[in-house]
Amino acid sequence: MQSISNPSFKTLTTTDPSHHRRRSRNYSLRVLSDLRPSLAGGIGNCRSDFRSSCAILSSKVFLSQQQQSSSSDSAGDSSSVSSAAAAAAVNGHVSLDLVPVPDQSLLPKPLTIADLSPAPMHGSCLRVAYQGVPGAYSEAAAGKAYPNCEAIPCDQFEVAFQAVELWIADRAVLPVENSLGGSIHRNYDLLLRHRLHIVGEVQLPVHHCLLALPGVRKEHLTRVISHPQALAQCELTLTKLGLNVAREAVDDTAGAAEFVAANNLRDTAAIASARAADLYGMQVLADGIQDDSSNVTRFVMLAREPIIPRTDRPFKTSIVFAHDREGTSVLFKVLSAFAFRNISLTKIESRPHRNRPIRLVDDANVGTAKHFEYMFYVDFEASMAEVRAQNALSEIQEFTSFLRVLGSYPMDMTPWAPSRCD
Ligand SMILES: O=C(O)C(=O)C[C@]1(C(=O)O)C=C[C@@H](O)C=C1
Repeated sequence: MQSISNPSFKTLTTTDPSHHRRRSRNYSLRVLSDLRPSLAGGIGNCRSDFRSSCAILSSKVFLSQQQQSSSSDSAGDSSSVSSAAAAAAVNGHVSLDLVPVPDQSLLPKPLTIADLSPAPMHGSCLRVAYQGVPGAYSEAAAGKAYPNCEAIPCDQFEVAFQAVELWIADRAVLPVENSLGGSIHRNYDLLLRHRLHIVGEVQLPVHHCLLALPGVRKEHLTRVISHPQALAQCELTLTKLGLNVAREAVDDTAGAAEFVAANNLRDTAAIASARAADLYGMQVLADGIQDDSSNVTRFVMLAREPIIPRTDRPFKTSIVFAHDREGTSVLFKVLSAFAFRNISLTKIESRPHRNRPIRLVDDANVGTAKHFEYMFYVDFEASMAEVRAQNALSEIQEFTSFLRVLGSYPMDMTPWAPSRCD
């Protein structure tokens, strides 16, 4: 897969003056840093409520101020394609097809950092932030999680987090892992950096299509663009289709379709949903091109407040922890705390410890060793309302230097069935 970093794609989708933005309401522009102090205060209160309701973790459940105030890092999810101008030059000719193209000025445009101002007025409809543009799978996940919600597109994952923190949205729905492509690491890092709570999960069958402008045939294609996860999920099938062309990463699948349509790129295909094809006036060249028919992405729903954990239905709990002791025994002890209580783990993920990425270990006889430091994310099948889960975390707290409950929430029990996602 070829992934070219080029901010011009994002510029096209967010600040192109020719795009008439239709927002559900007007937001005044303010510098984001002005908003931070009030935000930190409000969220601190919610967290302490949750801690007391769980009656555990009273002494250690704090993120360092450094983590909270660390600078915004948008590099992780912002790879992009060549600029519109360059693409047009490569493309070099005008479409002769007279196919009616849907009126895209009616679609909501993604929020950007500049749009984040606090507390707009809103009605009773739940506002749900997602990363991408209309037609993205994240939009479908928002609709599955909250039917009839107002889905708010955001141009970065970070913006979706901030939209909830600043009361522009009530929830964010973000992908965390895919059955073929694996974890979406960026969102694990952001879960730690922000103070939102996981309040639910949805699993969405992801059915990819190869989209091109009307009249374009496979033989005309010199590249395929999409979200890196979508490219990874279709890698083998693209090769089987004889598409040994350049593959380039963009911010989201539907954004890829929009980009091809907006720039009339007749040498470029996008991997996206059938709904994206409808929205951006593209034709479906191939349907169901994911390498596995049961391709599923798991999304989590985030809110400012945690939900009260219950025991009358299956719950999952997500935690993150770090330790400052040497050796592998801490991880073993943490896992044992769950195993002894018959609590199943559904996921474990490690990420670099950003504040302390490396630990030096001095040994007078042997020299100085360097160890990488990690944050460990664990999902387990139990509710924080269950005594066994509370006891497991009390025990884990004994040998970890940092422990935070990201959320205790109902499991998505819908069976994984291959289906169309449009
Ligand atoms: O690009 C999109 O449409 C998204 O919603 C993002 C995303 C992802 O981040 O994994 C979501 C589901 C699919 O796995 C592919 C892409």
